[in-house]
Order: sequence, then structure tokens, then C-alpha cells
Amino acid sequence: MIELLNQIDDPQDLKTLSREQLPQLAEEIRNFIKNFTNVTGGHIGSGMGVVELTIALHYLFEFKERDHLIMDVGHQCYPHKILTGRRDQMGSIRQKNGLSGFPDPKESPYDRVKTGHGGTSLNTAVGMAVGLKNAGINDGRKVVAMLGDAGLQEGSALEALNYAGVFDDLPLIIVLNDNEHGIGPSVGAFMKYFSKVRSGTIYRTAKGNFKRLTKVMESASPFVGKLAYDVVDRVKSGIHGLVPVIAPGVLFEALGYFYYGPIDGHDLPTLLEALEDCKSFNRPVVLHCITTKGKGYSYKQDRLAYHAGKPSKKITAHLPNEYSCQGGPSFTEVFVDEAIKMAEDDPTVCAITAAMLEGTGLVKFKEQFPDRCYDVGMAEQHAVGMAQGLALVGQKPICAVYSTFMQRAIDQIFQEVALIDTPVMFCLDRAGVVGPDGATHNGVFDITYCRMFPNMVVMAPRDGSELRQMMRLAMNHDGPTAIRFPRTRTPLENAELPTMSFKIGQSEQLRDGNHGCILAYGVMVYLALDVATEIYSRYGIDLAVVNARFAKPLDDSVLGREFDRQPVIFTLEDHNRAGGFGSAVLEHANAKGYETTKLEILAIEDRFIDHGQRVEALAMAGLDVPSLVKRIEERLGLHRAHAETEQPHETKAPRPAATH
Ligand SMILES: Cc1ncc(C[n+]2csc(CCOP(=O)(O)OP(=O)(O)O)c2C)c(N)n1
Ligand SMILES: CC(=O)[C@@H](O)[C@H](O)COP(=O)(O)O
Ligand SMILES: [Mg+2]
Repeated sequence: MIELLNQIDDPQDLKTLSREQLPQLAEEIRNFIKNFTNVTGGHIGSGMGVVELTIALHYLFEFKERDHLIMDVGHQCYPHKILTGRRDQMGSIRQKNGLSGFPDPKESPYDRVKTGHGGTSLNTAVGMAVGLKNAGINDGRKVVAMLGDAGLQEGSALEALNYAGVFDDLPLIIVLNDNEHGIGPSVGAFMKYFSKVRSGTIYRTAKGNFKRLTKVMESASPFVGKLAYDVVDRVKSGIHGLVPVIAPGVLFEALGYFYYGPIDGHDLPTLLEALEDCKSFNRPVVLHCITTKGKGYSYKQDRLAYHAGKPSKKITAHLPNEYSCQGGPSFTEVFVDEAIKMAEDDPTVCAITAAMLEGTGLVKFKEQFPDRCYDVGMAEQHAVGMAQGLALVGQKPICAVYSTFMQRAIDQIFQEVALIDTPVMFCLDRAGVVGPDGATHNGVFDITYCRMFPNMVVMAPRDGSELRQMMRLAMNHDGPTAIRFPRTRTPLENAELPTMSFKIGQSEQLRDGNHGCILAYGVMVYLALDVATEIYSRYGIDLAVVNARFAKPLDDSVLGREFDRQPVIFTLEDHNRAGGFGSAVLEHANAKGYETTKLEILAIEDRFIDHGQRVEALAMAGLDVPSLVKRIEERLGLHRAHAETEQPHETKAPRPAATH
């Protein structure tokens, strides 16, 4: 039943409901989310936990034209989207041409920014609040940042907290949504601190006189106000017969914020009252809400409801494979199994990740080696810096971070790792387009940010067996290495394409031909083989296919030979063109004096690729067989009309590796 929800096409409609009706609306929104996510999958847990919070915010603020709402990560946006005119499109979320799973200003004026990475909301919100203040806009409008307990661990969030705490007047409300979870259970000292806060104090509930008291505090000097606040805080706790083991706001108050909480983030009357109070403050305030991630699902019933679920077959069943021989285990599974084997063989091998134990597969590693697996929380910069430290004392760190999230730690890759040649192995999962998460999560810049630093070895396996070998090569290499692999399944074992052993910088020729050569990187090799097969069947001409394996160092012996003998060299990668693999080949060819006009780079052009399933996102980027065949036909001057007059040529299987 969505009796109330059906009446809400805009937050203005929400404001016509009475406060007493809001709990029912919350219930309806939860049921609504459950229903559509049963089909679409997506980030269920975070949104289910902030239903009341989102209702209360839209009930009291005017986020379209007056106030501003910035959500951290943005994956908790489902209730927000439902209330801001997108209810009937929610069934299309994360699908091609459908709604994004994150806020997106292209969709609605209620979405001020496009996000997907964590720890960014406070920086933007502080900037907006300072901007409003400096523009002399002092009409009570507020900037609200909604931030999770894990998001607060990002260095950027702490930088913003540091900056804004000194302002006496700033129209900033930080809503800290503390649900004890990032993707898995939260980690670190904040987690400990918050759990002390939770267990040592009572939650505030709506109280008639509280508003009056906080107003009195506001009008007093900040110092007196703070003292009064602390006293009130303790008295209030005392009233309920509980002595706090820790003054709940001490961390934030010491930094100059008014701290309000902790409150029960599912109790609408309390939330409304608290937010009304926060609205009346004229200085930065932290509202600490305790919520349950995935509220409405039972943890035991559905582990995924705590964070995210997969789409049903209804959405994925009709999709083709990315390449014809796909079907083995995922690259992630191969990665973690090999990491475990390495750790079994060598007690100095350890693994680091940044709040992505589940996604990187390292949760399995942690079960076996709890003391050698470090989840540092959502803190990529720290993960890389810590990897350096571990390496400097003789440990062998495998630093497993998604390609896109590693972007937050590029300077650590530069200084802490590359600059002094620190032997850290980076395993960059979700490299390439990822699919449903879309542009914020596509890992299409890592070849650039890895290869631009001296000392780095940069590689990509074509299959599980190569991934295992690359990890071994990296482990034995006395310097930094980066291995990228995609969010997809490995190819099935193929007796005709056995994986050979190789050295750093050694490529592999998979198919011979003299009408051109496709130099492919990583799993794109199989797309190249499919394309070469298609070209052969249409025109009876052979393209060579080389599995480059390395973007740095490049295999000059093969490059020199192919530039010499081929009319055209195509490079193929699941990465942005600027600075990518093709770009590396172009720079190399130029330096060596090869004929660079022979080169055509097949990569993602200078644009962001939206959401859809991965195979659809690849097609959007022009990285599918039909688009690539067309590009090659154009470049080679092949004409379909000509081919149609001829019999199709018998399909030719790729030749076993001829050269290394
Ligand atoms: C920079 C960055 N690192 C990692 C992630 C992956 N990630 C998405 S949500 C999430 C946990 C967020 O936890 P929290 O901020 O507490 O919000 P909640 O999901 O609990 O509402 C993580 C680690 C990310 N989106 N961005
Ligand atoms: C919101 C977020 O950043 C993560 O939850 C991400 O969506 C995980 O992606 P995978 O599904 O590829 O692990
Ligand atoms: Mg959380």
C-alpha cells in the first residue's frame, strides 16, 4: 500500500502531510524500496536506514531553491529520489538510460552534485556554506551534509571538519548517520568512540523544553553556551538515570562544533525537533543520528540488504557475454585465491584494503590470516601510505583497492611508493567500465595514474592464469607494481590459448596476420580475437592479435616488428584514451621513430560513460564487436558491400601463441 506516497510528487506535497502521518509514509517508502530493488538490485541498505532522516529533511527544508543537501557517497539517495519526483522511475535505477544509483544534477534540481566516492560531502558543503556567508546571504538558509560513519574516516572529510570548526557563524549542518557500518562493520578508533557514545548515553527523545534551552545556549557566548550545553547534556542523561561513560559530543565540541545527539534516527518526532533546533543555530552543528543500516531487512535473512543486492535475471538474462569465451570465475575470485596461496607460502605477505573487504574478496583472506589483513576503513590515502610503511620493514603488502577509489591516493602512489621504488603490489579491481554504478565508479584512469610515475610496472592479465602469474612476478619484483583487472568473469580455460610463462615486459602473439595488428590490453584481448575472427569471416583477411600484458614497460621487440611490417596498428583498451595504453604505445613509437601515423587508438574517448550492465557500458564506449569492426573496416578501407558479394569465409580459430 502506498497510499500516502502516491500523493507525493514533490517535497511540497510532503509538507501537506501532518507530522503524525510521517511514520506511515516511512513504512510505505521502505516497502516501495523493497519492491523495486527485488528486481533492480542496488544499494538497498544505506537508503533503508535513512528513510526517516530523508523525510524529516525534506519536511523542514527547501532543497530545491533555498537550502542545499549534499549526500556523502550518494548511495543512500533512494528515499530522496522517491520524494523528489522520481518515484515512478525507480524501477529503472542503475540500468541503461534509467535513473542513476547516485545523485545526479542532470536528473533533478534537488541533486546538487554527482557523487559516488565517499568522504567528499563535507568539503562541498563547507564551500557552499562559506560561499553563502561571504555573499552576505544571511536569511537562515542552510547547507546540510549527510555523511555516514565510514565516510567520516576519509582524510578529505577530516580536512573539512578541521577547516569549518573555527567559524562562529556558518550555515552548516552535518548530519552524521551512524549505523556502525561501512559496507561491512565499521573499523578504527572512530568506530570505537561511536560505540562508546552509543552504549554510554541515552538517546535523546523529543522533549518539550529542549528547544527553549538550546536557544538560550545560542544567545549566550559560545564558551558559556558550550558549558551550558554540557551541563544540560549531563542533566538530561541523569534525568533518565544513566550516567554517560563518555560525554557524547566531546570530539566535535572540542573542534568547535555544536554537537547534538546522539538521537534515534528512526524516531520522526525526535528527528524533526532536533533538525528544527539545528536550523535555528547559526554556527556549524553536528547532528549525530543512530540508525540501522538495511532497516526493514533482517541481517540473518539477507546479508546483502546491509549494503547492496544484485539485479534479478529479468534485467540481465537477455545480455550477451562481453567476449565469446567468457565464463570462468571472476577476476576477484582468482585474485584472492592466489593472494591466500602467496600468504601461505610466505609469512611476510599481507593484504591491505580500504573499506572494501567484501568487494575485493579479501574477506576470505582475512578469515585465514586475520592478523595479516588490514582493512583501514574508507581511507585510500592511508592504505597506500601504510603499504609503504609495511614494505619498509620487510613485509610484502598487496594493496587491493578499486581502480576508481585509488584515484584518491594518487599522491601517495607518487611519493610514498614510486619515488623511492617501494615494493608495493597494487591490485586494482573494477578496472575498466563497471556497469551499474556508472561514471563515478568506472576505473578508466588507472593506466594513466600508474604509468606516469617512474619505477612503476603496469600490467593487466588476459585471464585467471595470467593474473596469478602477474601477482607472482609482482611479488618477486623489487619495486612498485600495478595489476588492473575488471569487474567480470575470466575467460573459460582454452586449450588452444594456453597461458605461457612470461617475464616483465613480455607480450604474447595470439594470432598472426598481415593486414593489421590489434595490440590489446588485459581482457580486451578476447574482444580483439572476436573482432579479428569477424573481419576474417567477412573479408577473408587476417589481423594479427597481440596480448600486450604490460603498459609499462612495453615490449619493444614486438612493437618494433609490428610497426615495421603492418599497414595499421590498433591498440585496444578498456580505459580512457588520454594517458592510457594506446597513448603509451604512441609515445613509445614516437620516441623510437616508428611510423606513428599507422597507429589508431581504440579506447574510451574523452567522455564519461554512464550506467548500464558492463556489456552495455562497453558498447556505449564503442568497445563491442560491431563498433570495433566498423572502426577497423573504416580504417582499412574495407567495404561491406564488396564483402557481401562473396561467400563468408569459414570462421577461423585463433592460433596458439606463436611468439612471446
Ligand atoms: C572513496 C571511496 N572509497 C570506497 C567506496 C566504497 N563504498 C561505498 S559505500 C561505502 C561505505 C559507506 O559507509 P558509510 O559512509 O558509513 O555510509 P552507509 O553506507 O553506512 O550509509 C564504501 C566503502 C566509495 N564509494 N568511495
Ligand atoms: C557505493 C559503492 O561505492 C560501492 O558499494 C560499490 O557500488 C561497490 O561496487 P561493486 O558492486 O562493484 O562491488
Ligand atoms: Mg555507515
